[in-house]
Amino acid sequence: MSAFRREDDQKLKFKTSKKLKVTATFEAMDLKDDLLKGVYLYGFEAPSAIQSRAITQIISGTDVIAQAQSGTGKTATFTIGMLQVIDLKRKDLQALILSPTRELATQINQVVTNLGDYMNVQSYAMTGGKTMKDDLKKMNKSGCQVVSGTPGRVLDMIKRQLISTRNVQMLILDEADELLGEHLGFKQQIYEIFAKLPSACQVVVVSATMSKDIIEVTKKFMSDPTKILVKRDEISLEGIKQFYVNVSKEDWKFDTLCDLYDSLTITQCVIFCNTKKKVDWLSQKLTRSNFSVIAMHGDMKQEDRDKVMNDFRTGTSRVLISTDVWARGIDVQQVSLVINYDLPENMENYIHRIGRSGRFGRKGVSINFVTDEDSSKQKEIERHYKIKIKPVPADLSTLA
Ligand SMILES: Nc1ncnc2c1ncn2[C@@H]1O[C@H](COP(=O)(O)OP(=O)(O)OP(=O)(O)O)[C@@H](O)[C@H]1O
Repeated sequence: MSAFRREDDQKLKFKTSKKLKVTATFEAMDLKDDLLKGVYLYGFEAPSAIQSRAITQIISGTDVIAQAQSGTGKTATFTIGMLQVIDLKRKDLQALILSPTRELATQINQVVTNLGDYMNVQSYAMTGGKTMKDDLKKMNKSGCQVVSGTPGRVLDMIKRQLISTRNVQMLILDEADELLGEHLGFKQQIYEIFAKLPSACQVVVVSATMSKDIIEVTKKFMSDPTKILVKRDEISLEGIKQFYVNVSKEDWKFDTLCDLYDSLTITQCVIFCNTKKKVDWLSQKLTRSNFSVIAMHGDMKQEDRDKVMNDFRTGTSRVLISTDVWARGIDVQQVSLVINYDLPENMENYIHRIGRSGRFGRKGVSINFVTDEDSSKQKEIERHYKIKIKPVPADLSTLA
């Protein structure tokens, strides 16, 4: 029996489509001048492996399934492809990007806005927990060409006819396996949204992890997709050194964390717990012991979540405790250490969690707190991903 809640056939996944073109530079992608300018001024010099394979495919108009490791630039992949395809002379909604958390949808919107800076793209984040009064006013005046949102809010906006899907020509699902999985309830919402899109709408699905089941689901709304799988990249997870500490019992985790605290603050660190309650408990306990930490989970008010994100992104706070709401997609380049205070409950989120560090080839370190009970779970992770997780060395400061 698997120690994980959802067993998943990670081994099968899929094979990359044959004769895939690789475009080694952004210039060679024939991008619009203003887009190319946006790409360079954003600081990108050369495309990553997924970018050099998937961007031109997206531009060619075929449906695309793209899988590549965390932090290798998948957001820019679909954003550049999408910005090349939409017609900026028109002000109507042409591209819809869906992702599982409010923070991720907001971050993607920021990337669209930054890369599209010289194109004057009109892009909006539509997420739960916020009113959109000001945005709606602006949308009515300047138009809305791109929406990046969470499925529930986007569906609501469509049903209330606040956005029109009549001319949407591209649907992008980021963290697609999470969106199309059974456990979060997004799948039905996505189907409903999809039913409201023009039949010729191009679909692009993206994730660092993809399972056989998810590939099956995509058949329902994708036609003959080009499949791109980048297994190993020069900027891959191999940059993340993975360790564990044997804490024997749950009760010993806290003291272990306190012992590590000085190493956590060398750059920035994310600590994952499996429940919101535990996030609250741990942050209160650390704060009472005079450690400076911030915490975020899905039951917090949106304005508090926004403040935490801001403090963490600006580096005002260096240690963040969170649930899996933070596991996927969030990009804070300074994060160099991830601690699994609890081992994740599903196999995929191990990869996503540790991928919060080591962004785009930076160095990263992950440390699992492993109780005696957890040791089979960790072994399963090692077997599944064919990795070796080593005992943590005495001097962590040499690693970061
Ligand atoms: N070609 C590039 N050159 C330099 N930096 C890049 C390039 N492409 C992306 N980046 C940077 O790499 C970081 C990671 O990118 P991104 O968030 O898109 O990764 P991802 O593959 O979507 O990761 P995840 O699986 O965690 O969602 C970002 O800070 C982004 O700005």
